[in-house]
Amino acid sequence: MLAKINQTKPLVHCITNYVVANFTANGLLAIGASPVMADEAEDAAAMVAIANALLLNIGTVNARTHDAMLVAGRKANECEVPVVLDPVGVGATPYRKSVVMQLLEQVSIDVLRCNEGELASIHGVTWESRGVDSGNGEMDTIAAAKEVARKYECIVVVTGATDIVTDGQEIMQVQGGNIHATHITGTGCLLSAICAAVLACSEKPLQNLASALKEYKIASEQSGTELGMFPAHFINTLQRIAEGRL
Ligand SMILES: Nc1ncnc2c1ncn2[C@@H]1O[C@H](COP(=O)(O)OP(=O)(O)O)[C@@H](O)[C@H]1O
Ligand SMILES: Cc1ncsc1CCOP(=O)(O)O
Repeated sequence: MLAKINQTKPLVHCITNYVVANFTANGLLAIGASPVMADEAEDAAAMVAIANALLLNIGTVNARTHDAMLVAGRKANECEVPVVLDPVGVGATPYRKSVVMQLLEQVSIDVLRCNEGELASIHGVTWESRGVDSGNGEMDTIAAAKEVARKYECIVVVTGATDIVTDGQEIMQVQGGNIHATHITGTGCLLSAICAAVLACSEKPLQNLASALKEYKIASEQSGTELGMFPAHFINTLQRIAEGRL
């Protein structure tokens, strides 16, 4: 799937957090997509109209970017541009929860990409939240992902040791990966941006999302164990996969 993105070169408009903006742009470039970050409401509405996909990531959301996300999300729906929502740390604070619920209610989301803790919060399950990390709790993750997918009429992608993709009916699971991917910041956020690129290039998103998740896990397996070098190796490996050299 990354090779398809490399051929198609979609323009991916990201309204994302300031922790991962640079890593996300470099990761998208490595697979041949064109990233553009624009988070002033007026600018975002015009940008999304010429984009092939939109990413809404609430990692460092504030009142101004929340407004931009609503404006850009509605415009994307009007222009039939696919939308991915990454509800970073939604279970950590009431503010994040209210932002995410508003986005889910006012914007038609194509893919919700989250970790298990974020899914638990959206599904209303009690969970020990740890900031932007997944945290701990008890939940039937597959059943919860399916229910959330049906409720919001979207595809739900839940990442972890095993990734899950579901449209509420069909379910796909992706194994593998490297725990070190969870020890540097931004791998989940970049994955959400790549999901947006997948949507821009696919007629069968469920299967293609699963393929991209598998390639992402393979990239992490081939990127070593030294945390300082991991982001550089990871970007190189994504590029090699997208260019058919791995
Ligand atoms: N325990 C794990 N072992 C191996 N890979 C993992 C594990 N947890 C998450 N991943 C992988 O790390 C990448 C980022 O996912 P994740 O850490 O769940 O996102 P987030 O940063 O949103 O919490 C994904 O490719 C996912 O499959
Ligand atoms: C640390 C942090 N704080 C707010 S957003 C963010 C980045 C989270 O990125 P990821 O969940 O992809 O590791």
